[in-house]
Amino acid sequence: MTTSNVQAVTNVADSEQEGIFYQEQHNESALFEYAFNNQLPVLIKGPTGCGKTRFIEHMANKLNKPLYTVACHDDLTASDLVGRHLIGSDGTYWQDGPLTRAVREGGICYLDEVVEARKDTTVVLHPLADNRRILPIDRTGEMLEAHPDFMLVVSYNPGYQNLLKGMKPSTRQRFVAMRFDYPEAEIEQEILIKETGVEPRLAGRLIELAHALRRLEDNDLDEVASTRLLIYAAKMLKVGMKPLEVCRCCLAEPLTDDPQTIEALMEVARIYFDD
Ligand SMILES: Nc1ncnc2c1ncn2[C@@H]1O[C@H](COP(=O)(O)OP(=O)(O)OP(=O)(O)O)[C@@H](O)[C@H]1O
Repeated sequence: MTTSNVQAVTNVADSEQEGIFYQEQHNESALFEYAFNNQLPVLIKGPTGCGKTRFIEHMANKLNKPLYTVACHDDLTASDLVGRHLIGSDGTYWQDGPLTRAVREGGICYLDEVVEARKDTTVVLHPLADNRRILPIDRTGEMLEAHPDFMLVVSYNPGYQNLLKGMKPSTRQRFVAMRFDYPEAEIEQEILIKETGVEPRLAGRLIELAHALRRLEDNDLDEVASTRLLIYAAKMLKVGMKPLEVCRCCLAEPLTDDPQTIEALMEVARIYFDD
């Protein structure tokens, strides 16, 4: 397997960004900071596009720590996290994976959708996520003690979980857990305005529609429209795209392939927007 299996390894503290906008929902920043200061790992659960990644980027920036983000998938193995021997012009050499770099140098390692990763990853995560804070690297014979600034953060979407992929209690109970959800109307409106510069009146209307859609009972949707989709919609409204077209391509089509369900969603959209 090649290193391309590790997606999106970023380093926020090294980036040029001054600050990363994150609208607080409850007291999640303080909780995260307590966990970081006490060397506790954090688990964040919540639906798609509700701000989990943005929150962690914001916290890494605020704490001024490097962030190593790994988008987990069902082929991701422990070696993708820990590292592997590579062949170069001078022979083989060892290359740390993102987890090992964070453990060695100090930083936040964020495993997005951790339940997708292969089961062998739990073997390396367990001793790191409890009071031992060690990473045994079998292939080099190293027993790495985590840097004091190392923090493990994992996330998953409970809606996608199936029984086979659920987290074992022995894994879950190694983490301080936080539940995220789509923000309340006022907060979500503020996010839309700050992220897109959309006019407050239009943002308000979009939020009213989104919250009405989310309340729909008996819909055939796996998930409701996310804050991410509302941001897409706000961006399109801002540049003058017709509102109902925006609703169709941002709030209906991405959610389902079923024409009847799309029409049902559009019927609600017509209550809030004219053509
Ligand atoms: N509280 C918030 N403050 C600022 N922006 C937010 C917030 N919540 C959501 N967003 C916006 O929504 C977008 C999607 O959020 P993000 O990428 O963090 O979702 P996620 O929960 O990690 O989703 P996924 O599980 O699909 O990876 C962000 O790029 C950001 O623009």
